[in-house]
Amino acid sequence: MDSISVKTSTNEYAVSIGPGLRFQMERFINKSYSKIFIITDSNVEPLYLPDVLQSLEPSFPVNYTVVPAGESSKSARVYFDIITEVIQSGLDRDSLIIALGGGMVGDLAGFVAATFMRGIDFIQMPTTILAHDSSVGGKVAINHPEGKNLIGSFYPPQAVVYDVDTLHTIPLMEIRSGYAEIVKHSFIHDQPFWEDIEEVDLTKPLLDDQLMNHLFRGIQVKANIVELDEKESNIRQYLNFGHTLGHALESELGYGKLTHGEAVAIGMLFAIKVSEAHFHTELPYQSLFEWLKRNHYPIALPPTINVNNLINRMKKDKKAKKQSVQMVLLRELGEPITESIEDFTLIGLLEQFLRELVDR
Ligand SMILES: NC(=O)c1ccc[n+]([C@@H]2O[C@H](COP(=O)([O-])OP(=O)(O)OC[C@H]3O[C@@H](n4cnc5c(N)ncnc54)[C@H](O)[C@@H]3O)[C@@H](O)[C@H]2O)c1
Ligand SMILES: O=C(O)C(=O)C[C@@H](O)[C@H](O)[C@H](O)COP(=O)(O)O
Ligand SMILES: [Zn+2]
Repeated sequence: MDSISVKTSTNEYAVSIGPGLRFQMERFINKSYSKIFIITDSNVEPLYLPDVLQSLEPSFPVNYTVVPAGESSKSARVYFDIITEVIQSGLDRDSLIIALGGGMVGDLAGFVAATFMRGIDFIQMPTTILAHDSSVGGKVAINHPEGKNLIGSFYPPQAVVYDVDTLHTIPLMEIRSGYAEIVKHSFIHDQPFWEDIEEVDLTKPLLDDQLMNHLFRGIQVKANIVELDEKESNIRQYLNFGHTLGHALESELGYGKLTHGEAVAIGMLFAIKVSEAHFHTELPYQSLFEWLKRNHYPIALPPTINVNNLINRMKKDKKAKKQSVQMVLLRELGEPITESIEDFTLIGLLEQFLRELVDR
């Protein structure tokens, strides 16, 4: 087992990564909790919940709830229903919540933990590649129809327990989605990381060592940034590379139509185009585009997609200031910077970008 420590000015926790960790949960729980409540989804439940229950039940009273798989469960209604179950299960301030699943479950369960009785402990047990990102850093949230993650908090977990054996069952679409966030970590970090990822062929079975290496480096990039700016006052915004358009696409198309990573992949392409225009520079747009194509990312968008709607949604992004869209751009690969982009410029670049995607 490997471990990465995340240490901010207010807290510290370990991200433990290795095979079979779901069978050893007692190692990671060092308080005598009154009760444990596991939140998982309908795909993960049959695969991994029995193992986690078996490893906890000798030592703790455990209850659980299962939400429907999919982004639409990251909603106010599902959140409220879980809070009701948590109350009825008799949880108190000495109880623990465990998020067992991908980023959807992690964000939702984390928000339940952050708000129930003004906050109780929680542990992230990520089960997707994407969740190497979502389980670290303490952003927890639910969606609003108007925008992604608009209701949320910064609420770090007590621990992240990443049993990488669970990754063997994720479907190809989710492998792609998760790799988009690894690509993001590489683009904001440095060229050698991107060059390594460029070698990956997601259409073939993943090589365990290679995946572990990429997950580890991705987590390290994220942890280093979060340690310096947990509440996103400045450099944490770089982790949002590709998300300004990505999130707008997710809410505009309807949550779940594109996976988060698919939307971020398109958002990164656009952010690179904007960077090239803004800084009069050339970035590896083409190599990213070709890698995404080779790996069957759905890059085409419906021709009916409305540029003004997307821009209005980008103005509801959490980085926006006084109705002005802020995007994370790259001066060079590995040199992110947040810039304000005028509406006029944005409309022109987005129209051109969408036209080019349709033409290709
Ligand atoms: N908090 C953060 O910092 C942060 C970072 C990135 C993304 N996110 C959020 O994370 C969410 C996306 O996370 P995700 O891509 O993990 O989606 P997800 O949790 O919806 O999981 C994707 C799919 O894979 C299934 N699944 C999960 N683990 C599995 C396994 N081991 N085997 C088989 N199937 C499995 C799920 O049931 C689901 O159908 C989005 O809501 C996004 O906004 C948050
Ligand atoms: O951790 C961060 O900070 C990120 O921006 C990571 C993103 O991958 C993630 O999707 C996050 O949930 C986006 O945050 P938001 O503040 O734009 O909702
Ligand atoms: Zn993301």
